[in-house]
Amino acid sequence: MKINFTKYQGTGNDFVMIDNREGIFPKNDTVLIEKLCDRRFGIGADGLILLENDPETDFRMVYYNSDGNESSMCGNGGRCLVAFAKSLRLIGNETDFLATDGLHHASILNDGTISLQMKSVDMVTIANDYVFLNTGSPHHVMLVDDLKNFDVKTKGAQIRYSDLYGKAGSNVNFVKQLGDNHFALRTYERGVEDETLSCGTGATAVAIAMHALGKTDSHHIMLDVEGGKLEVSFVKEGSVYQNVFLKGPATFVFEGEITW
Ligand SMILES: N[C@@H](CCC[C@H](N)C(=O)O)C(=O)O
Repeated sequence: MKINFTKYQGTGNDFVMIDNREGIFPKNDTVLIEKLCDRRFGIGADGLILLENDPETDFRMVYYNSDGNESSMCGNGGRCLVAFAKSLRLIGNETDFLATDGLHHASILNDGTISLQMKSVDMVTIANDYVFLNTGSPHHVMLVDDLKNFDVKTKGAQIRYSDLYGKAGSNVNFVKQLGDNHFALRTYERGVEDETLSCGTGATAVAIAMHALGKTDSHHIMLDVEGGKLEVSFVKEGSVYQNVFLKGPATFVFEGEITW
């Protein structure tokens, strides 16, 4: 069997995109998906995303981590999928699509960046030395002194596999404050089991966590990730963070054909 793929990246978080509107991709073939994401034996990516038909919205997003398993929401992947849908002429500059965590609205802005509405967050757990919240995917957030030299892979894996998060695990974000509304973060992603250059749900989690901790009063947060810059904005109504938007670039890398 053969199918076309396109690779996109958003601030260095990279994805294999497949138009599966005809349903021919073997969705349960974990080994194939892991191999396609492998950086030596495959195309190389942090995840694989299927674009599928949805009766109520423009399309449906199905996300797999590079370990081959279907997972929860991917913010950078969602932004890249919007760029992919535009290239397929499926959408104009505005779209509504369905992902595992519900409905998402997105806009392609004049400068080509993509603004993606993320789910509202109604629960933020503040512990002694970390914050936990779910922005479509689960995120552990903690401030560290020396972010540049921090061992993200070792410490991230320890927390991801700790009793705190059980079998499901969590993504883990390490943060440094750079200014009033400006933070740098590095993320360990579950399902990749390594640091990635960026994580959109992670950047969203950091922005909300820093607001919840009182580190910023701003509702518009600038985030430096290893692969570039993201912006997160939100409104807080009572204890709920809503109208949450993640903004940043989503870039075509290359395309080709998969045979299996
Ligand atoms: N890179 C993603 C997050 C992908 C999901 C995550 N690895 C998980 O399984 O929870 C993003 O940009 O949000």
